[in-house]
Amino acid sequence: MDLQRFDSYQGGAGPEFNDHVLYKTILVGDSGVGKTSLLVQFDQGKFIPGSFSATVGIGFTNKVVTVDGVRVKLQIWDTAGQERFRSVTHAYYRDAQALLLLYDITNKSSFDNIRAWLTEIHEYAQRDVVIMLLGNKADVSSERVIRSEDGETLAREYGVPFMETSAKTGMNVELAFLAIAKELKYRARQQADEPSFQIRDYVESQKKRPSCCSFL
Ligand SMILES: Nc1nc2c(ncn2[C@@H]2O[C@H](COP(=O)(O)OP(=O)(O)OP(=O)(O)O)[C@@H](O)[C@H]2O)c(=O)[nH]1
Repeated sequence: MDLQRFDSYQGGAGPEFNDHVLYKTILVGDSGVGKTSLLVQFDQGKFIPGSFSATVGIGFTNKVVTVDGVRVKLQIWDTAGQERFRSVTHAYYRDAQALLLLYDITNKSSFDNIRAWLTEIHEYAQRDVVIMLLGNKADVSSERVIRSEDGETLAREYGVPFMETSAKTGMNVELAFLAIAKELKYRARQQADEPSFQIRDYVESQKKRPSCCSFL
């Protein structure tokens, strides 16, 4: 999707925000899984249907969220899923505190590639990066090829939280970003000996499941 189309989309760096804590989050996953759409849904509360136009390069959106009464600024980097941009996006991994890794529930190869993505993440990202696995396009139940349980099993294997999302209906989109913001805020606090926050438990208790179930 062409990032330049969105008003709030800003290029370049610029994380100088004095009044808020700022956390960098990066969206990764195969081309076409819905990274840009997820970000647009979160940022603008809308879904732009139509023909798919792949992201070229990388760019970011800033979004302020309130976590337990505290304003937190998420700087969300949207990457191009296409292989030819991979070396560009690697450079951004190391600055990210959180990473949303997407696959498309209607596309088996996007799910099969998750292990390769995780290998890359472990190679290039910070060791303590917060990772969340998202099975997107949960609204397209008629074309589902990846069961929700398969996503859950994979996420459990890697010890990361998981949920299915829909950039089209907005299902779990806000929750995904808020859970990340909450985890990062609590981690920062933890250094001051505050109680820890269990992101997986939080996600499990809050997430919505698709209402239809004609899976496989
Ligand atoms: N039905 C449905 N379609 C979606 C959803 N998310 C994205 N799409 C569609 O899937 C196509 C690809 O979406 P993008 O958001 O451009 O995918 P991307 O992951 O950013 O792709 P790259 O920029 O190439 O990495 C578009 O036609 C979107 O409209 C969703 O949750 N449900």
